[in-house]
Amino acid sequence: MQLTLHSPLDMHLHLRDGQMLQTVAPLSAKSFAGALVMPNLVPPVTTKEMVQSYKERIKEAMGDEVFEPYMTLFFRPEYDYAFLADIKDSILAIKLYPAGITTNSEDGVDNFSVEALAPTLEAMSELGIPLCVHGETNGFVMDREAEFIPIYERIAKRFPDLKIIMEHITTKDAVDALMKYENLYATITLHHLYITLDDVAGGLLQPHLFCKPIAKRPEDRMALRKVALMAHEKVMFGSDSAPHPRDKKEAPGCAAGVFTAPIALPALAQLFEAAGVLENLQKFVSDNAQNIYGITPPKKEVKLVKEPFEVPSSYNNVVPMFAGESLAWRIAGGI
Ligand SMILES: NC(=O)N[C@@H](CC(=O)O)C(=O)O
Ligand SMILES: [Zn+2]
Ligand SMILES: [Zn+2]
Repeated sequence: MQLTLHSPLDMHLHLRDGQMLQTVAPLSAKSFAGALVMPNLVPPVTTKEMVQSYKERIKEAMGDEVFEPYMTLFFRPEYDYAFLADIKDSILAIKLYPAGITTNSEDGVDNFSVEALAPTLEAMSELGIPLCVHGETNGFVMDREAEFIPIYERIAKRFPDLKIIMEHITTKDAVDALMKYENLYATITLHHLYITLDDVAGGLLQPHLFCKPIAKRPEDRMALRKVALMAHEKVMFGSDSAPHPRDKKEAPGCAAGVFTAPIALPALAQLFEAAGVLENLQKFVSDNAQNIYGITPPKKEVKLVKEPFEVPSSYNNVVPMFAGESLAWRIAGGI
């Protein structure tokens, strides 16, 4: 049995920089026709020059694979209309991180009052630049996303022409909000469709399944699966593949992030087939993102075959989800 995906897209990807970029870029290039590349480098990507030179480094690392890196800027409340009008053609979206909430987000936003954010959001709305958000407060870890929903609602109401993407949603609350506002969209990761907090910490602690936002309850996973498996037009796949070196994960103070880029499509095929909706995968991993962002990615056919895929224990010292396990699908030609 086989399945050909047309221009699969990963709409939330951390490619990092330097040696890690060299390690992970080819793995995404094998599976996807393009990706929305996150800006949380050290230092974060906050200027046109940084965006353009990062894109060059990514293209260099991708070799001759067909792959379009869609770039983002790290949101700062001081970006004005002139700055945004100048950078608009170099980026696809702007990514907002609450200060300190996750990896390399110290320079993020710490004042979510609409007046503090309005000038930049107003300019983005007028220029048609989508806003992607890591939507978590600094409250109790299981409540952070739910507590952030009122902020999403406030921004969605105040800026009805601004496209807002709730990144890596993990809760039923986020799915409910998604349905209430026409300008709210969402990415959903592979791992939040598979695991709950029980898989992370129910038995021995699993550092390679620890990420932000943390995996939630079975009823939350159920809500995510409902909209993802039907490929609801407002949701798109975003792996949030977040590589960290093994020694940063298998450590006290374990870094947050699940590494899924090389195994994402086989694991998604397995999940969609098990639910009897394999035909919906194309929409979830490509068509919806093309419609939401109004993009036409490079033509690229990625063939999956239903053959056992023994997931490597690591890719150059980065441990993937399902490391050492067997998945039912593999990418033809291997990865
Ligand atoms: N998801 C994570 O746990 N980590 C991501 C950042 C992010 O997406 O929050 C990372 O860049 O490591
Ligand atoms: Zn995030
Ligand atoms: Zn991320």
